[in-house]
Amino acid sequence: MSATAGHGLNLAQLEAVNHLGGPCLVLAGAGSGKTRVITHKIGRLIQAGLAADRIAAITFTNKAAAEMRERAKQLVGRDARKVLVCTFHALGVRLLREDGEVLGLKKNFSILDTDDITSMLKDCGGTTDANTARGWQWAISALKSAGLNSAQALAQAKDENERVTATIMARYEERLTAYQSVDFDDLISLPLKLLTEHLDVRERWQKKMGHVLVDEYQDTNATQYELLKLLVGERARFTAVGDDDQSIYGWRGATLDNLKRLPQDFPELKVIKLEQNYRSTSAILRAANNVIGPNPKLFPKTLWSDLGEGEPVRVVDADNEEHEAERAVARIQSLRASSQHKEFRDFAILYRANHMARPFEQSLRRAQIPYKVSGGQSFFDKAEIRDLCAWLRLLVNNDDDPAFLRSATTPKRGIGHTTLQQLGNFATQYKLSLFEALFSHSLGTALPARAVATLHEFGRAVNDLEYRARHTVGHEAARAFLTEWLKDIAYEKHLYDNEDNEKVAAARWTNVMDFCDWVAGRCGGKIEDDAGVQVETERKTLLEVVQTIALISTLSEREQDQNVVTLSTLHASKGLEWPHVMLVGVNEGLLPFKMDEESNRDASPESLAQRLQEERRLMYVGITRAQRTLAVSWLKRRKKGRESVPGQASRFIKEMALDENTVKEDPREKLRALRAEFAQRATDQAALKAAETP
Ligand SMILES: Nc1ncnc2c1ncn2[C@@H]1O[C@H](COP(=O)(O)OP(=O)(O)OP(=O)(O)O)[C@@H](O)[C@H]1O
Ligand SMILES: [Mg+2]
Repeated sequence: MSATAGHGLNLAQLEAVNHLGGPCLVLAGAGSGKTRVITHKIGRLIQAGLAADRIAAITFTNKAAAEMRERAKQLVGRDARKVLVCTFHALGVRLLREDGEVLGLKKNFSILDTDDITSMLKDCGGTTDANTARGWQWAISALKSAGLNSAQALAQAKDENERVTATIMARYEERLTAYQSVDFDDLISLPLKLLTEHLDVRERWQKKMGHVLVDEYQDTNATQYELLKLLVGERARFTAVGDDDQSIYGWRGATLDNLKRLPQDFPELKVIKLEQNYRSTSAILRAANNVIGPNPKLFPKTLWSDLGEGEPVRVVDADNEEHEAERAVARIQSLRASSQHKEFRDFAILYRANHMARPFEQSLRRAQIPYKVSGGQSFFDKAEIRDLCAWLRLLVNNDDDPAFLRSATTPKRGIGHTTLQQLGNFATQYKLSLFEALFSHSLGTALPARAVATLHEFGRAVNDLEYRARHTVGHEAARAFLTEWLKDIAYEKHLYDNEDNEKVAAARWTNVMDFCDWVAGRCGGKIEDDAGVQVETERKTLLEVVQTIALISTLSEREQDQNVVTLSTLHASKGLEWPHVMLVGVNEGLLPFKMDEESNRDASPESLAQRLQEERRLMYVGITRAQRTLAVSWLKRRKKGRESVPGQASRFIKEMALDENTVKEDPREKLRALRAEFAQRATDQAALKAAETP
């Protein structure tokens, strides 16, 4: 990529990049360089004299944010580090950490994760059933996204079910306040409240925000849009880029209305369209256009590419899931032998739902092909990492009760269930957090002396850790601190004691070590950069670093460089691209998801039509991830529960091939793949030998 902002852009992209004043919307199809416009515009704004810390770029995922930060750095150098590149939620955290106090929120509030919320809701609703609790979680989240609190929800409840949800929501709200915690929805709704109700805070932020850029604008929801409007104020210095055909988060409250409202709310809005696609071959683009064709057009647009016709899209009919996975692996091997793009990272297998990854993982393992599953269980969801995070969260916010409960019992330190229950009752009675209750003078009246003593010991350990974390600066000190702490709590022993399989325990311990390296690395100091040069980065205390950790959901920065095949859900693939893409499980019932009469007896024709439109957009997103080759496979028989039932190719496959550019794969493919695999192995071995010979 060129080193200056603006190089490597076409005229329409340049126009968007150079429109520095008022509001700007770039509306364009997949792969037309919308994200590139955002990165270059960051550079252009800095060139034009805007301080980097007055620019905010909002992306859809943490991973996308990391990638954008990296690209901006290549473009404008170190200054890019000061640009606030983050998701809407991370922006919300920033706002609340800086100004949440006027809402009664302590600076060190904690952010609950899904599991914390489930267990809190189990408590609030008096159930032990996780599914019931998760149901409430969805319902409450939907109410919050619509801007309602429990009182409003109760007032408009239509049946007993909704009344119960509202009552549980009220208890849940109380606990959140008591524990100084927020959930993910709050990260948008509380900043919104903050900026709406506090004029001085609003004015300060509006002055600070010199320009706000938003990627994937079509997937913002109503509250995010309101937040954006409040942030940019009357001056409306913002750039939004998006594609109405890629709106795939309707189920999470995203709404295309935001696209429609933009020109109404900002009459001076400059709308720019991009039509050249730089990502895919013509064959792939045609297939994509055919699939999205039947959807109603919000904004008409034509996409073209001059990357040539390319290979026809392949349609693969697989006997069943295992066979489909084998075919995918065979395809990877055959393409590695014949294509210019033969790195493992050049391949992606995309599917509708997480659970569909399993057979592909198994086949890839068997073929010894390295892969990663993105959009599935992330590093931070692993039990051992959650254990450590709970401790760290407790250091940041002593009142974080879920973190208290987890760290007080992991590893076991003689604090039993009964003790915790008694402590909980005591805390509720006096409206204290568990940690506050622990140090209360009258605790002895409610609990036996021995229990109080073990609790005190735990409390002192936490205080001591907190004190030391506050005074630990730089990565070396942080690493030493973490090592010592793990020894203190005997965490390695805990892992081996609780795991029958030693290999698994060892893998968990490696994860723990990785995590510590990563946390320590963030504390700054003298480090080697990518080129092996010693540089001095800003030193931070361990406590400061820990404060930001609750929100990070993946080790995205690291994953980027891995040379592995990607397995991903279609939703998580948004915005990304690979030379070779395989869409799998493209069956009626899976993609589109359950459109048959039986499953939709109660659905209105409108809601059904809307669902089909969103499914179509999902397929469009999948197709347009491919740069050079695309294969789409479907199952002749598929598993449904424990049964195997006949499968049918998705209607999208037939629609894709309207102009007969699609070729059916034949069984010879497999033979060719085998031959290719042998050839590749021979080449690999030769290369290995050559590398070993001095
Ligand atoms: N003017 C250009 N010249 C050459 N390559 C370009 C140009 N603009 C974009 N590209 C390349 O085209 C590809 C797609 O760009 P980008 O990811 O920005 O598209 P997008 O519109 O954001 O796609 P999506 O809708 O999938 O998010 C990238 O590899 C990018 O580097
Ligand atoms: Mg993009």
